[in-house]
Amino acid sequence: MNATPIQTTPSLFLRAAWGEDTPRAPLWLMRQAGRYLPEYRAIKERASFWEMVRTPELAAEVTLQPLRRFPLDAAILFSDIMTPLPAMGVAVAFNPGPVVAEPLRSPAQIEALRLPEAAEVAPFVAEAIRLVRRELQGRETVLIGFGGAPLTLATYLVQGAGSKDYEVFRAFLRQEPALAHRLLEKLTELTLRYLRMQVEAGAQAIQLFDSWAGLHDPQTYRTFGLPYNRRVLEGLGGLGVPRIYLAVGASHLYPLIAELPCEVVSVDWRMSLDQVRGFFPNHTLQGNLDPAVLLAPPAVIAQETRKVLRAGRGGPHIFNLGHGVIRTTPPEHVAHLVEVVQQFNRWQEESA
Ligand SMILES: Cc1c2[nH]c(c1CCC(=O)O)Cc1[nH]c(c(CCC(=O)O)c1C)Cc1[nH]c(c(CCC(=O)O)c1C)Cc1[nH]c(c(C)c1CCC(=O)O)C2
Repeated sequence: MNATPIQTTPSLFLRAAWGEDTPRAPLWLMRQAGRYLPEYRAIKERASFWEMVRTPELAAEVTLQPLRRFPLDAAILFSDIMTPLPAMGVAVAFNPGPVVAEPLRSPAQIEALRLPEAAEVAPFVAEAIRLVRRELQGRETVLIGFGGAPLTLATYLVQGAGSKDYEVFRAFLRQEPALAHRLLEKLTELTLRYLRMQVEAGAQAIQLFDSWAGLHDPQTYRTFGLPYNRRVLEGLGGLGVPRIYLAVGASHLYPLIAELPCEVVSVDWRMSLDQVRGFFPNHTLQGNLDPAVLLAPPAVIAQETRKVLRAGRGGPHIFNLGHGVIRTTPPEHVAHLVEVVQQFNRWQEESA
């Protein structure tokens, strides 16, 4: 028999995500699982990145590793934004970032992309989600599922690998707009199927990673980013899970991002949260400590973290970094950060 867990008060994370100004900011960290943790590196020694992602027991284990060290308010599924793409017929390798050996640039390649049924996209992800939820049963810790935004997935598929400026992709959007839209259409449908599947399997929030949206000027983002993000996020509406949207280096796009149907906007470190708040009066803000601060000594971490917490006080706030944990971060520094956030009362008077 399947025991139904007793529903207690919704978790601090979910309260903040749905717009409540909570007394303490819930926290989790992008890339909280990964190479800065020795226990991650130990698994990585015997399994490739794809093996870790495709073996539900390993993916679940790595997802839970940071939670054994730190009292975080959310787990993020260990996977990658590229995970659903092989089901379309694209070969993806990791070295350590994604590599697409045959970048998609011709009509024939884009027409050949398959659109698999939800159950066929990544069944191992559904199983990993179920395993993590089982482990978290009875705890307030929420499991966040995620996917890549169509524009960011297309960036890797067309460029072929990580790059400083992604100039091949930026030229492609202007040279082959119809082909770009055809690709984005397919990626939108795939992403929607994939993310709905994650919610059905037990993901309690969804983050859409549009990591490379900031490469583009507002008009290009309005044409190739915004409409597809809107479709993905709208398609996740009504499922009972809060939707988080992240773009990096994208402050110039905030007036457009404010049009997206989501509850939470994740903010990088380039602007302070009190400056960003004006763009998003009806959203929860997530962020935004510069991940590089975690390389500095504990006293600096405490000081900078409190700055972020104070700047976040004008409305609902989920504490996070402005981008992922850097590989050389000492785990003790993360422990210190978590302590500072947990001790900060957002409702109390200013304390130095
Ligand atoms: C752009 C992007 C990718 N993947 C992802 C994004 C969006 C987030 C962002 O903007 O950083 C998303 C992602 N990738 C990974 C996670 C795991 C969950 C978590 O945040 O803890 C998440 C949420 C694991 C990973 N994905 C990857 C690793 C490193 C693999 C290794 O151990 O060698 C991990 C832990 C590989 C990967 N995959 C990608 C890159 C650029 C890299 C190399 C990054 C690096 O060197 O850290 C593409």
